[in-house]
Amino acid sequence: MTPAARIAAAIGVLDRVIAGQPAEQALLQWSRSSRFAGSGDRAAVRDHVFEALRRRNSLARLGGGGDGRALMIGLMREADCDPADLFTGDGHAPPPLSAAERDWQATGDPETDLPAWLLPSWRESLGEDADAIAAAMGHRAPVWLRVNPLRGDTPQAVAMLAQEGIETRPAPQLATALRVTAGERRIQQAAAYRAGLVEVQDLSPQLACADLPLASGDRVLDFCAGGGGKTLALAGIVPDLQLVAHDADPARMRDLPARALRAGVQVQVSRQPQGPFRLVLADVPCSGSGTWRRQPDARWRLTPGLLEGLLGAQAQILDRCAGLVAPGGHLAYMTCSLLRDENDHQIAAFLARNPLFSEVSRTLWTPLQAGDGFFRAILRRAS
Ligand SMILES: C[S@@+](CC[C@H](N)C(=O)[O-])C[C@H]1O[C@@H](n2cnc3c(N)ncnc32)[C@H](O)[C@@H]1O
Repeated sequence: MTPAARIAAAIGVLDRVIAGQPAEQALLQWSRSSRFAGSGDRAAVRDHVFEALRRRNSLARLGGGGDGRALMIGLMREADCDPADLFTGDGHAPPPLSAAERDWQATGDPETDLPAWLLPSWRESLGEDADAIAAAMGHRAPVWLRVNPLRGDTPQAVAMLAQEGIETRPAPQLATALRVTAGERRIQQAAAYRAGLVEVQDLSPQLACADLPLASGDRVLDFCAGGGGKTLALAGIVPDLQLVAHDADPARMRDLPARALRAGVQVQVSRQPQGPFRLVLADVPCSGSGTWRRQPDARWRLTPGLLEGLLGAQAQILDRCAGLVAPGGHLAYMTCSLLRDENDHQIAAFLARNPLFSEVSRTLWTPLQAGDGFFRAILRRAS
């Protein structure tokens, strides 16, 4: 495909996303109906779509409208390219610019690339860092790997990955975290990945798992296990944990047995976990606002009603988990959100409802520190 045809394809996908379709679904639909597109074309169209969604308000201002075509015109102007060079109507290129599109001049200040209804809560949550973090959400997130100590060490992982053209740099904050600097599209075919020596996991959840109050042999419940990212991370940190994984939607744990096998980890999957556990981890469903660099359409799909529903579910999960913690044990609450309603306010309300628990620590990681936005509160149940 020519660069112009890729832009035309991105416009079509963006229009479907703007109409409400999740970006991954819209890309898949385009890809299935475009058998002629090679892997380079698919990657380029995906990049255009994600770039445009990350900076949707800014690009709408530069492009003079909110549809896919205006966003792509804005993206070109932002890169100091003249859209008329590619909007020619030739072959599969988008139709030529109208006079209004050509003469459009952006006015006013650049906008924040977040939904307007969320701005007050974003600012209340992040204070003086709010604008810098919003700006960081306009850029692509780095890819991070977690080295699995059950399968080898960091120098081994770095060397194995390098042999297949995947360049990495260890994180200064954590010896088992590697930032991918080249070759990220090859990770899932790499021998180190297939052997369970590395897993894809952002830096912030790795940091959040690294120093949980755990001792060898502890019985641990991952109550919202999903694909098991946190379960597998814990197994690599403290030896001989008795790990139990649960999820309200067991289909979300479909890949867990295969991933655990690859990683050399034993996990019991349970539909009805029975306490007590020394540690219960509640990695709850949330707005995902800390991961909006990776899932840039999610910020535009979140509504006040959806957020309200999530807050209710989080409180219910916390209360359910509280009853599964052993006396003297811990409850670790995690979200990949930056919003205080889902984080500090949720914990304050839980502590008010559950006087048996006290706070041990609270940490918020933000993209200003390299990883995704991520929150963790560690709570202790009285002995
Ligand atoms: C943030 S995701 C978990 C990600 C996972 N821990 C990981 O590291 O890959 C939240 C999970 O909570 C699950 N969930 C939603 N409501 C739940 C509930 N009431 N009880 C238990 N799990 C729930 C969802 O199905 C989803 O898999």
